[in-house]
Amino acid sequence: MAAARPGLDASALVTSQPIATMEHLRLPPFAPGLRIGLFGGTFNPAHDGHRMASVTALQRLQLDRIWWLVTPGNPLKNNSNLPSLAERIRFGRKLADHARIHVTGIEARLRTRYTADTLRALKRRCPGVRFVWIMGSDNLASFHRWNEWRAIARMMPIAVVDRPGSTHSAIASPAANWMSRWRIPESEGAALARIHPPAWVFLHGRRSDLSSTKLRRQAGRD
Ligand SMILES: Nc1ncnc2c1ncn2[C@@H]1O[C@H](COP(=O)(O)OP(=O)(O)OP(=O)(O)O)[C@@H](O)[C@H]1O
Ligand SMILES: O=C(O)c1ccc[n+]([C@@H]2O[C@H](COP(=O)([O-])O)[C@@H](O)[C@H]2O)c1
Repeated sequence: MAAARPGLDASALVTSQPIATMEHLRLPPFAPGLRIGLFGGTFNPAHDGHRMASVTALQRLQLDRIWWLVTPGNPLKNNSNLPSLAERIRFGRKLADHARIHVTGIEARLRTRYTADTLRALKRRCPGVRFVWIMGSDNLASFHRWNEWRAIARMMPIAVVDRPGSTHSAIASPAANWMSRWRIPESEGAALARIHPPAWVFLHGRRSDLSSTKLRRQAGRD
């Protein structure tokens, strides 16, 4: 795990402002070289699979922290029955309960929906920060359907966390194929945040077969 760096706790801004009043995203200057993982998701609801994937990424990539970017609504999903952003963030914070995992509504503040727009805006606002985009392997399998997915791969390094049920479809996917020449070995994951993109790694670790779909079904919500 990377050493904690003093004076860098921007988490108050990132995590605790009331969602309704967040007109603009004001981020304080971060120390150059700070390593932040960006883990986007619907989190409807957050579950232990999200936490496990985050801890794997924190440790293996030696990140200083991870921001969960709770989306106002995945542009490829039907969002008609989505609980409010505030509710999903509130539950996410309870679930994550980890000093280095910051559960945020940054995309609502930036007024971005598409990941490429979010990443562009964050890079502009946080020069010097070494961001890494993190996603489960199911998302790599369908990454080629995302808006500007090649631009995302060129914008920041990517870590894919293995998830039951999608290991093979992810590796055989059009995006994995296109990105294959930039894949780095898992043993070099700690260097990923420093590598000029495109660069990506496939992380295998403890796996959870939890999903929000399963939890919604159990709760009779789907
Ligand atoms: N069990 C898991 N292991 C690894 N990654 C996961 C796991 N569950 C979710 N993720 C990843 O977390 C991110 C956010 O996922 P999301 O909030 O959509 O959860 P989900 O369980 O996939 O939801 P749903 O079942 O509604 O599709 C995605 O990158 C997804 O791949
Ligand atoms: O930008 C896109 O085209 C795009 C398409 C699908 C998903 N995403 C992002 O992928 C992340 C995971 O989404 P989800 O719904 O699987 O949790 C979340 O941050 C979404 O905004 C982004």
